[in-house]
This record gives sequence, C-alpha cells and structure tokens, in this order.
Amino acid sequence: MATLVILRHGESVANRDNIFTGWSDVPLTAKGRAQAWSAGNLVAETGIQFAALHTSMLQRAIVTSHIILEAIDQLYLPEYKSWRLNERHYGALRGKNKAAVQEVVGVAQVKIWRRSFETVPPLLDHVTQDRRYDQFGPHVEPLGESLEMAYHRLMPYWEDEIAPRLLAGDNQLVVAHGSTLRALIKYLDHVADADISQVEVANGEPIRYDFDDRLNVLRKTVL
Ligand SMILES: O=C(O)[C@H](O)COP(=O)(O)O
Repeated sequence: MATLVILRHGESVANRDNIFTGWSDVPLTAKGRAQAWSAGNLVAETGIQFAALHTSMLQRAIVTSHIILEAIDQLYLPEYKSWRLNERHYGALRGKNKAAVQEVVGVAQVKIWRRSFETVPPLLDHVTQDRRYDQFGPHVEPLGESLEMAYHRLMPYWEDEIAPRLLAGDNQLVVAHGSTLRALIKYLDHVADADISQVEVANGEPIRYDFDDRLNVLRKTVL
C-alpha cells in the first residue's frame, strides 16, 4: 500500500569527466542540478506525499535530494543519511579515467569491473578513512567493493530503515547512486547475479515502486 521512489543523483563532475568515483565526494555539474530539478518535477506530478528521505553521505546524492525536495515542496521531510547508501567503492580505480584504464587493460576487463556482480576491483593498499565515517567505527570505509559487497552492506539499511516504514504505509524517497540502486533493484526485481550486468540506472531518472501491504511489488514505473 506504500510507494517507494528511487533516484540516482544528477551528473557529477566525475560523471562528466568519465572518472571512476565510488566514495570520492564530488559535486554536481550545472547539468546535474538541472537533471535533479527535472526529476523533481516528474516526482511532483505524481502527487506522492513522502514520509522520509534517505540518502548517502556523499554530496552528489545529498544535493540532488535537496533539489528534489524543493521541487516537490517537501523540504520539511525528515532526512536520513547513511554510508550504506554510498556508491560502491571503486578501490584503486578511484580517480582514474575509465577510457584511459580501458586502453591499458581492455574493454572486457573494464566492463567486468564495472558491471559484474562478484568481481572485486583492484583494492587500495591502505585506506585513510574520511572523518565523516568515524562515528560508525574505525573501518567503515572499505579498500574497494564488488557490487555483491555493496549489496550486502546495503541490505541491512533496507531491512532496518526503509522496509519497515513502507510496511507501515509510509511512502519513502531514496536518492542514491548507480551501484547501490542496481543492488536494490536486484533485490526488488529478483534479478539473477548473471543478469545484473544488463541493469543500468541513469542520472536523474526516478523509478517508482508501488507495493502491496506485504511489500510485494505491484507495479514498477520509470517516471
Ligand atoms: O562511481 C562511479 O564511477 C559512478 O558513479 C558509477 O560508475 P559505473 O557506471 O562504472 O558503475
């Protein structure tokens, strides 16, 4: 009986420059802000009244979410931010140009790193955890993650914070990242491990899920 809307942030400067990003905290471009505003208008047309917003601890998702809330005139909503909604950590690929890496290792290897479920990207040899994560423990920031690893750190957030609110009949808005949303779609749409490589989530494209009162998906709509 409740509705979930999920949305990937608008274009970031790293998206624009074709850079592996992960947990790097990069800003939106002007185009990204415009995408967020357009997405907000699409959500506004649905007339959905949300009970809460969930986003990551990265500014590209947070700023997108605030633009959406302004567009739908629901800036008063409670906002929950979690590292569990952060983008999949790209390890040692972080900061590198995707096309340049492709030149070195080939198109097939880059596709596996970007789209396979279980392949772990080259790991960092050490991590200097950003202080924003220290409140959750000393080893929150990973050395790198496969989509599978990101899936497993996302699911407790779904189970503890999103699903119970939907089950209570409260509509929820989630503004996050390509990989965490692919992980959530994998769960909601029962996508097999081998098929998740076909799933893409575009910047600023809201996806609506309507659930029955047992949290079965009744309808999925790309707005
Ligand atoms: O982290 C990144 O580089 C992007 O947000 C998503 O990248 P992908 O398309 O390689 O998953």
